[in-house]
Amino acid sequence: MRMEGLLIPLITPFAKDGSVALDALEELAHRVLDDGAAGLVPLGTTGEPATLTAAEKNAVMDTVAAVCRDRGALLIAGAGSNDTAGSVEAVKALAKWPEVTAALTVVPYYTRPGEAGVVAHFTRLAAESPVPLMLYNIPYRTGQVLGWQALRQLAAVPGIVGMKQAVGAVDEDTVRLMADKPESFAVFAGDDLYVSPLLALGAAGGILASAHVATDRFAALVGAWRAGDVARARLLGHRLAALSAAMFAEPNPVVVKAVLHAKGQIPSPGVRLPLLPASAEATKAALQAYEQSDC
Ligand SMILES: O=C(O)C1=N[C@H](C(=O)O)C[C@H](O)C1
Repeated sequence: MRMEGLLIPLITPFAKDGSVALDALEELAHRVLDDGAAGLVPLGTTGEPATLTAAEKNAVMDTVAAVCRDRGALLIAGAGSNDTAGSVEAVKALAKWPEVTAALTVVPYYTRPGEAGVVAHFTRLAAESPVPLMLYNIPYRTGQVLGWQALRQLAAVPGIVGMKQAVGAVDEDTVRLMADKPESFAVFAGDDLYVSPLLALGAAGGILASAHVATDRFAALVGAWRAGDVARARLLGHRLAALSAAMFAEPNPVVVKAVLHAKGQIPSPGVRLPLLPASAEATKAALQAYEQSDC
């Protein structure tokens, strides 16, 4: 399976009693694939893995892996932390699901080990992992910046097949990485607002929480850039940028959940502390932005 297209970093829906709603998760997974997504990303930031128990994470993986098996979809599983040994254990545990295409492993957060430490972390992980790795570079969450030279070094490590680039900008490091990366190294846009410029630079696709809604429009956006249909891509990108901004007006994934609940697709808008549910204003604005994103 080619690593490209629109991937959905699935929310973890909760029932009204706060338990994980696996039936709603399964329905949502099928719906986004029906609407044009090429694959699913359970347990990314959007899946709230920090507040799920080990048993809940296993149940989420069982559910999503079964859907990906049935549908022949890409499965990129969130795994890993700021502890190298713990991350090795986490990626090794993915061997239980043969459907896994790659592990999405975040740059070690909080510790701020420096670029050399990050390269050593991922080199060890790649050597021990039973599945390919996709790096998750998100400095505004991790506190660790990676320059283009370090990214280029990581792209050459055997077993590292791609990355999710989410740096809150199209900066020099992103532009220089895209200009000089190995052909087979798949860069995915991981910042919804910047998906269009990253696709224009040659990204393989996007991992976009806001594509839980308007999934077909985001899939068309990725398809248009990949096919070189710039006029269509530009129009879609302009319309969807406002939707992405509205979906991220409060901490991800609270607005995504509120909108899906308002549309009757999940049983509750619930999130777990320290996240708080979306405000009524943010939910209303996102629903309005969705209506206006049609083109
Ligand atoms: O869970 C993810 O993967 C994503 N996380 C980003 C974030 O929450 O910062 C946003 C992106 O849309 C996907």
